[in-house]
Amino acid sequence: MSFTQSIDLALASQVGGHGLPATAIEAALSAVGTAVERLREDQDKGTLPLLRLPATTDDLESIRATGRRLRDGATDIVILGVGGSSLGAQALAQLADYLVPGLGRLGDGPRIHFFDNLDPLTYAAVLERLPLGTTRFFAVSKSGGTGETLMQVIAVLTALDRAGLRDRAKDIIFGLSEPQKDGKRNALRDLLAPEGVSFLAHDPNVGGRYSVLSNVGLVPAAALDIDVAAIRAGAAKALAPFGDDTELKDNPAAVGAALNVAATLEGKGIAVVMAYADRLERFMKWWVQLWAESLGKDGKGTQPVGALGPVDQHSQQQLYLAGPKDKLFTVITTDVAGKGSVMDEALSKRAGEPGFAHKHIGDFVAAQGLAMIDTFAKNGCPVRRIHVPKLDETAMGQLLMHFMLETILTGYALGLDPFDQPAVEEAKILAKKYLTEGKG
Ligand SMILES: O=P(O)(O)OC[C@H]1O[C@](O)(CO)[C@@H](O)[C@@H]1O
Repeated sequence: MSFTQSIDLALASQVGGHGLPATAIEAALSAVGTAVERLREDQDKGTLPLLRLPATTDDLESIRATGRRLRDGATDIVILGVGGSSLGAQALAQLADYLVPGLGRLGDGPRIHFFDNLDPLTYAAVLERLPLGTTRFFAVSKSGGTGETLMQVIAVLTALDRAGLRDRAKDIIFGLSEPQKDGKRNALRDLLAPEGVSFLAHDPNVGGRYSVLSNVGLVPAAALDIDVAAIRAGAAKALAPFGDDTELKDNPAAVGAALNVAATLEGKGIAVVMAYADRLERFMKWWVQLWAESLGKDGKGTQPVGALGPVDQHSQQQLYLAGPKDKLFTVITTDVAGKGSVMDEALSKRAGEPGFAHKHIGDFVAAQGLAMIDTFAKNGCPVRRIHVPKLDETAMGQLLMHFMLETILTGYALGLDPFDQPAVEEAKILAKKYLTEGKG
């Protein structure tokens, strides 16, 4: 396993009255047991294509080839898309230092930019400054109809026009969307087909927020030279307990789901994941969408919160420890002890911290993660620990699959459909109406 999970400090027997009582865990495990059977059935019948992705290898060469087309000769790679069409790729890109403070540029390779949020000022300035001739745009939208992505693509075509590069659009822009359905529009394809832009197909049966292991997540990863086969192999590890007779208590995704179901039964409405690693910051953004869109329905669901350690100890810890006991915490740690700068003895003493002498910065971060976990427990806050010794492609693949499985099982156990998101349409439709009416 690329990580270990421990739930002991989530139990009332360990942390007191605000922890999860044995009765809630038992009830949750029983519901999750049924959910696991359903997932195994999905697997046997092939009704959930997501479950086939970890073992799939025959598409990897074409994924790598598209990655090379995005990268070769490029100074900049721009990924256009929102939510499930962006966040998984961002999580993976952090393995190559994307959005890691101060390390934005990957070695000598191209810069990568994800424009998932639509902000007119940012986007106009970026299109002004990007060397368009050496930039590659990858426009991703499962539905092909997301307004933000369509506007961004139209703006790119207009900018190419202005720069006299419009006839090169097919070399500069690449698309990824569902195949055109009979009689139905796919706006992104309709927009780009006349430019000669080539498209990859989004599997219609893999939802956007579950698509990170498909070409949606893996093409940008391959463009950054990330080992995409290892990501899938890691995901296979998380799925393995569903393919054999592993007991429920030894199946990490099932245990994680049971923990969340028990927290729901106990009225804990907030799920906080706090990761002690810069390279997991986007992973948490990805998880927040996964959790919120999959489980927030029928008046149910828990509020996902992503936090980063140690920095958020200095902004959120007060509430977490002394506020309402309505949260289930997950702390993700990595092996950082012994890593980073070593503290000089004389300077440590001068700073009034003799205990720093000869310690690495990583020793401090490791101690902080552990101290936070123990402090949660001492303050009666249920906490699960996930420890990832080495955050590499395999571990990331396993983490991604673990959290997707945990989410699906939680949905099944709570009687929710974890794959739809009916509530998101209303405001989208109203916004397009207001736009035509000139309101806003
Ligand atoms: O990939 P698309 O179809 O552009 O959708 C982007 C995102 O928008 C949503 O539909 C929500 O509005 C998400 O479910 C999805 O990940």
